[in-house]
Amino acid sequence: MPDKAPRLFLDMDAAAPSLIEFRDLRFGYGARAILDGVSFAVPRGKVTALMGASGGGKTTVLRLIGGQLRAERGEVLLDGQDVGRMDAGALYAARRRMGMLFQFGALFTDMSVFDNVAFPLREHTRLPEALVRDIVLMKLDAVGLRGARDLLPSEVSGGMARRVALARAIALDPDLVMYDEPFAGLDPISLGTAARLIRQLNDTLGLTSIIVSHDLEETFRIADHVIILANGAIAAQGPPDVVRQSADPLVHQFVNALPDGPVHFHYPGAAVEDDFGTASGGRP
Ligand SMILES: Nc1ncnc2c1ncn2[C@@H]1O[C@H](COP(=O)(O)OP(=O)(O)OP(=O)(O)O)[C@@H](O)[C@H]1O
Repeated sequence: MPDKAPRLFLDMDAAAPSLIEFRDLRFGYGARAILDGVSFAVPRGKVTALMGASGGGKTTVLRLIGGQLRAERGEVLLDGQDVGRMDAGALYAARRRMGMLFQFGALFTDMSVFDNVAFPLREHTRLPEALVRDIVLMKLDAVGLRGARDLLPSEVSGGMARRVALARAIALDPDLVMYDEPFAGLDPISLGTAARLIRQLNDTLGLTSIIVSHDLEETFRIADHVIILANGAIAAQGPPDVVRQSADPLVHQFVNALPDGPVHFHYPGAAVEDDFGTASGGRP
């Protein structure tokens, strides 16, 4: 007998639409295009890694999502709303849904760990101090630093400072957390801890995370979705294993960290055989 039962939940994309979507976006600083014809989606509830060669426009993508930059063409959709067309009030509300974590957490050096994490709560809400205290301790507990609440930033290690900044980034319970180079400058142990923490917070707090990182191994390990930017366009996107197998020469060079490929090691110049042995004016 044919199965007439309704088929539910087959389309996972429809069940979990993207939180962020770029549609045919173009952006340049001045006349120089940094991104051109860029389209991608950031799946809700997942960890997405944004990778690519230096200067490829990854930080620019984060600033477009945050509304600090506006596209020349195309759309940056947050839950279907174009960030680039929001008025000041809507943009302020949208930014409240985003936590940003930059490479060197930029903690306030004259404030304790506790006050650093409390800062966005005191600045953006009117919560009573007793509730602020509970939320701060909860966030510090989530990053394993409840016991460090009274220390100053100068009294914690670089890896710990990164975790304090992370607690501060999630203080207002954002939907989206964007990490720009969260692993830069960390020793392998702190790096592993930071990566696991990003993954764990994403899952336990129901966040959506975007990580810009140059650390291939650690980032591919924790990401659900990888986007590779190259030459102002998307070179590959998909699950880490699929991107790793990409036949695109640029992606192959990038994921295998090869010194030469479509991106050249040598700055363009004369051929070696033409350049050496000619100092005395003649060829040998
Ligand atoms: N404010 C600016 N004015 C002009 N050009 C800029 C500005 N900010 C960035 N750029 C240029 O835009 C390009 C993309 O920069 P972006 O910082 O987005 O790249 P990235 O992929 O994040 O690089 P990296 O991995 O090195 O951090 C670079 O060539 C950079 O020099």
